[in-house]
Amino acid sequence: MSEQNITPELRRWLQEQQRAGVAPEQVLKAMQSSGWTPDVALQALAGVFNAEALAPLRIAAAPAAPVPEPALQGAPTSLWAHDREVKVLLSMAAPRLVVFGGLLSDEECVALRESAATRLARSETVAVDADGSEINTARTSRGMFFDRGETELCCRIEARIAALLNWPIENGEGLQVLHYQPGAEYLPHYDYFEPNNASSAAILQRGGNRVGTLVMYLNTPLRGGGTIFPNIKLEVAPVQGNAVFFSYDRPHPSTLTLHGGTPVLEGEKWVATKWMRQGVFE
Ligand SMILES: O=C(O)CCC(=O)C(=O)O
Ligand SMILES: [Fe+2]
Repeated sequence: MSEQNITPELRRWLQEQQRAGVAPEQVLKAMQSSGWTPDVALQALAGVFNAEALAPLRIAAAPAAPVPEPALQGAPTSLWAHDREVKVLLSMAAPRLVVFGGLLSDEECVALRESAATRLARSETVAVDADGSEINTARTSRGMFFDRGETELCCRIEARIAALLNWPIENGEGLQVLHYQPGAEYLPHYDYFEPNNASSAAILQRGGNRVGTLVMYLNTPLRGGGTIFPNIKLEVAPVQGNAVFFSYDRPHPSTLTLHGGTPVLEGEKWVATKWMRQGVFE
């Protein structure tokens, strides 16, 4: 299609779809498969469907944001990251996900657990409508945040992650440590902030949205406690020193980054999570 005009005929067709109860994403799909570009199609849809219904479609159609990414061209089996050789155990495209081996030494895992232990509190997740955060039953672990650069160990790990994922240290949040007891879990969720939620505006001021997550295992639970990705039916085994990385180039389920921590069946589970923002996180 050389020219894309929103003709009266197209408008009539859109109104028919809307009256017939066809979901806007179906209408968008139909328009795209007959050659309409997403931005013109969305413009046409905006004349007929309400803004609220179109908001998620706009996010899905937005250009991809730059994301952290390890240098895996040439399929290396390990990568040198700042001060340590890290193994590449698995890499997939959709979702963009990489499992690393030996990202942290045993000594580093022990030291992180010990320095976090005295500061643990029941984990909080972001509330949907208020502008604070609230205790959430979806997450039954206890957790704490280090400030970025808070300790020599934090600095070393942050520098290693920045080199591994080619993402500025300044764009990272401080390390978060979570402790799960038997039975504790983290139900499937997305790590990005919903741009359309009232509570997100203040959070997004500080470095923009999250675009990547690195979950590092600080111990090996006796049983259970894997990290699951329900969209692709993947479960990453929680092995001390290993880590799972995934990125999301837009805050949308199409990134397939829905994930959670399965219940710990025996023993306990410790993880450190590093979240990466689009911009500088101060
Ligand atoms: O504990 C896990 O395996 C997942 C942790 C997680 O999803 C997070 O910290 O956002
Ligand atoms: Fe998460």
